[in-house]
Amino acid sequence: MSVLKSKLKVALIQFACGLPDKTVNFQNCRNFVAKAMQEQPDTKLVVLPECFNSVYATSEFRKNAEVITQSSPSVDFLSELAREHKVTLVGGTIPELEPSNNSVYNTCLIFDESGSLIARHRKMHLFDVDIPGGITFKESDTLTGGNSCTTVDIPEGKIGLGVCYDMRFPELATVSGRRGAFAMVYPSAFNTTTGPMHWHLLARARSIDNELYTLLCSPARVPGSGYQAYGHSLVCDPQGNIIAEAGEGEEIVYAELDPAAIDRMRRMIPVTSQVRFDVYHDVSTNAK
Ligand SMILES: NC(=O)CCC(=O)C(=O)O
Repeated sequence: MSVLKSKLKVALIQFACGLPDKTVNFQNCRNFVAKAMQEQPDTKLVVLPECFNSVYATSEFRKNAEVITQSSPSVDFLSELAREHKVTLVGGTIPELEPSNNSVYNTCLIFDESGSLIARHRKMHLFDVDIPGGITFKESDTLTGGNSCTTVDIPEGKIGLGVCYDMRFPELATVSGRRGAFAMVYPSAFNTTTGPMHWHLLARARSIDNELYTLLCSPARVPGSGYQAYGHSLVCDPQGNIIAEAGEGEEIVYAELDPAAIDRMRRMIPVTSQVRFDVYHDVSTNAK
């Protein structure tokens, strides 16, 4: 039995999110998802970008953060969206305020087709970089990193979650692959410095490492905005081929995931069964 139980149609919603007004982002998001469902009514998995309803900037995270309860605006919105269209919804990310320690996380919420919140992934690896002539960004100025790998069961099988910079850390995807995921899903927001360097390579690497699908969903690029998102939302198959990709502007990426593509790859080059987890202890034990 394949890790993917049946063919699965997915839609990645690359829209111009991250405007200062949350309600405008909600409305634009709602319109795009409705368009996707009209164009591809068989879609069963919808993915939104990182920071889908607020500005992606360290100065903004705390201001826009929500405590996750049934009545928080983003939970209410995403739940309703998933229920209305009867889809599994990987709801991009939002800044999440954790009242127990007053920390803010960059959090992805996942809803099933009845609108129930079935999982949350807190971005584990914070985007702290300083690239001369390129970009300087320090998420850890205001965000805290999550501490767990997230996989979630949906009707077609299991998906693994990561948020943007998380995709640079192969171990996270490997954990999900090992748990039986058929896809890694990364709500993301690369930029015009690191996007051209590594976006496609990372998607292809994660797919080939684990012989599964990789889905990257970015915001559309908004000329003149503070953070220039790379765009290029894409779906990469288990062989490392990019089978669907957006440009830089607003666009919906559609693809059909096929169990046969996973099974064929795993038969031809069986790395998922040849892998030597019995000898890699140093990876997690920090051995000298
Ligand atoms: N939002 C992010 O985590 C950006 C990550 C990124 O651009 C990268 O190069 O990694």
